[in-house]
Amino acid sequence: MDKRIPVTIITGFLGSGKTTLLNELIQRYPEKKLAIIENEFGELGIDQDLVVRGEDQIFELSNGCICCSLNDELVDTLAKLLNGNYDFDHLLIETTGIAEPDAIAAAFVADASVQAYFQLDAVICLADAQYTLDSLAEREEAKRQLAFADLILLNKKSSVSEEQLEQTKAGLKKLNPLAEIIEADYGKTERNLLDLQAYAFATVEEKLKAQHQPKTCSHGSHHHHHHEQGELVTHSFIFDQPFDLLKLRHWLQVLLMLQGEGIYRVKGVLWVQWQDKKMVLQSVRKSFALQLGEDWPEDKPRQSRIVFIGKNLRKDILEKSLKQLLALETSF
Ligand SMILES: Nc1nc2c(ncn2[C@@H]2O[C@H](COP(=O)(O)OP(=O)(O)OP(=O)(O)O)[C@@H](O)[C@H]2O)c(=O)[nH]1
Repeated sequence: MDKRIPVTIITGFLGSGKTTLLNELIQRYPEKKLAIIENEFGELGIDQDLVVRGEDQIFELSNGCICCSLNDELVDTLAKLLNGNYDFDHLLIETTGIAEPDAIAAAFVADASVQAYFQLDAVICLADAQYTLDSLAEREEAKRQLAFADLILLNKKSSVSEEQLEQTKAGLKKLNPLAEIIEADYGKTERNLLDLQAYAFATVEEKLKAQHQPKTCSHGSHHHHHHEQGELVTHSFIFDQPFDLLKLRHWLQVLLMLQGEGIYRVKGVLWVQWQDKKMVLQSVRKSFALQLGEDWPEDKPRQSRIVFIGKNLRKDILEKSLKQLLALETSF
């Protein structure tokens, strides 16, 4: 059994209801021993006073924004949590309203020393039903937060008309087709938000499957689908050929090094040569992790599915480059 401590990152634009959700979770799960890391912008730790259970399970990171001063301060705090006499079985991290959660998630997906003890469960993003469409139009951070989320909690639903709620939902779906969207007031929902397992193998695979209706493609061995809104895009590909693991690693390293700023997230369930298990790829910004998943079923053909979410990502270039990697196309 995995004894690592699950971590939930709570993000969302200024005033969307993050602290409210935190309080709701504390009340709803009294049996959980929660440790909370609050990241506040500015010097005054105000949020700590707004959380109903003060005491010593709350840690404040206030030297600026975690996503900027990262990863040192966060990693130090995690070490302090582990080495101190704190008894906790779940870690919640509330980011500032303008933080970029991918940088925070990166520590959990890519830092081996952190991964040994903590396991990212999900990134939850609050969206204010009233203002989300406005903040999406105005603020790049708002877009990034929502585009990166595994679950979007569309909060303050009763403050808006049915029509506005639907419009907002449609906008969110376009921006992040992979995220589950749940409507709520004051962060209240039946969904077990502390056990979403968004980074678990099965979930990643299921989401990738849901993105493409499995069907045979009439125009060859791959299939792609993309969606655009502003400059944030999602490009998905399916390939019927196995990857060479070494080449793939190298390709990812170079891709993320050169274009990491623009690639927010890559998720994939891949078929690699000489391997009977599925290979799960997760990338966050410039870091990536490849892990073995379940066995491939014996009665079905193997396939690789991969999704890229980012800014100004060219589908044609990615596709060409992936095909070269699979030797479906030569570079000369
Ligand atoms: N009407 C309504 N108000 C809400 C709801 N959820 C939160 N609020 C209110 O919205 C305000 C902002 O909520 P917070 O939980 O502080 O939001 P936050 O995201 O932590 O805010 P920042 O720390 O500034 O980024 C507070 O006054 C909440 O009481 C809701 O579902 N409906």
